[in-house]
Amino acid sequence: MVVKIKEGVYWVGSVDWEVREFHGYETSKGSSYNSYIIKDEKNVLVDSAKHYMFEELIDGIKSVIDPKDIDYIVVNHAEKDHSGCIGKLVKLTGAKIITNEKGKEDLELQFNTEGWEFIIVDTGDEINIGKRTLKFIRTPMLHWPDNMVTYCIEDKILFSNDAFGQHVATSERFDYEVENIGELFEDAKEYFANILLPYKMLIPNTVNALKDLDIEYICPSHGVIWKEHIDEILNKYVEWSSEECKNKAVIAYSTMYNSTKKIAHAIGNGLSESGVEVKIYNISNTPMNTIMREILDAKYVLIGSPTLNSNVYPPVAMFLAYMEGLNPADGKIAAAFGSYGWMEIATDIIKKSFEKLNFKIVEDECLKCRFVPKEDYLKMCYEFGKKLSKIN
Ligand SMILES: Cc1cc2nc3c(=O)[nH]c(=O)nc-3n(C[C@H](O)[C@H](O)[C@H](O)COP(=O)(O)O)c2cc1C
Repeated sequence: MVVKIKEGVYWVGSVDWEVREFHGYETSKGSSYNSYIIKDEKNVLVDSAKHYMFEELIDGIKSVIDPKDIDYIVVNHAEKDHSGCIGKLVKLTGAKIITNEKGKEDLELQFNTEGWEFIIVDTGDEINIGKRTLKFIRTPMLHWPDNMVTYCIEDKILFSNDAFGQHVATSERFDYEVENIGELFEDAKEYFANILLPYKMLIPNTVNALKDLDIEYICPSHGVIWKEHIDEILNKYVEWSSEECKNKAVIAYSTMYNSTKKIAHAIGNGLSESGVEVKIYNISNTPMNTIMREILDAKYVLIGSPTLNSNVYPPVAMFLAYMEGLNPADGKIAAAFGSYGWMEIATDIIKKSFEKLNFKIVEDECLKCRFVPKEDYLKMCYEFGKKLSKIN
């Protein structure tokens, strides 16, 4: 497939309607691997795709240029979803690879790069390709050490790689074609919360540096191209990296026989009656990335688990590991709850995760329930929800 962005600049990506998993990110909407061709005196391919998309990528390239005429392949990021076709492409085109020192190292550690020719760039470096000049800016740890972005000065296009992406497979290529722009921002938020969040402290400076560029298009490596909402998506990245949160509670639990579920709902009712926006999820049937999207800007995080074999329930353990790695903002108000039979363990394990994340833990007698919570017990949970809403 090919879509013209500007004269001489084309999207030649591949849409992956079927993909459902990316390193723990369950993408119910699929994704795309966005590659771009810049036709000039030197022809450039910006990023590639997963290895199994090679044929599709080549078909797209062929509709604008003979692949053998590609002079440079920019590798903004060496992860295999963008570099999986590079080996075959180098063989076919003989193109030189433009990347940074870290990108070269990461390519060499993942592929047989014998015979590949590299041009190494760093922040501020420029390469003239004819009528155009490409400028490179390192964005380390967004989300790997090698990440960089490529800015085409004359066309005012930022090829941002993973930054500003979304895991969605669409037939629309530009934000202005998307009917539900609110949903697109939710997709971008989910992507941010699950891929970029661990390094949120680096984002405001990086985004502010990008704001100095005159940008007409942001072309990410996944999802839809930003054209009409450039300031909004840049500002959202700064907002999502901040400690700011909404008067919102995320209650995520798992259960074997529904006791923990009952506690979750009773606390949720107390919170929502007090004006807090409440989102309740069963961890066992909700993608972890959906829950993380909501935790991103939530003031309250409540996690519940029954005790199973002197441990936390496995789906909850998996979620805790995932959440700890993503490292949401410090200071969220947190509570651990759950049902048990004879020796309560699960809430202590959950609280250890909260401690690692610098969440403020709130305790209450209703948070550990022996077997099935009865009516008056659930009333205590409801009252706890109300009390929690007053805590700042
Ligand atoms: C296989 C199994 C193992 C269990 N292990 C423990 C345990 O080690 N400690 C404990 O206090 N309760 C244990 N329980 C009891 C449960 O924690 C208890 O039934 C609880 O109410 C279940 O909560 P739920 O309805 O939210 O699943 C176990 C239950 C099952 C079925």
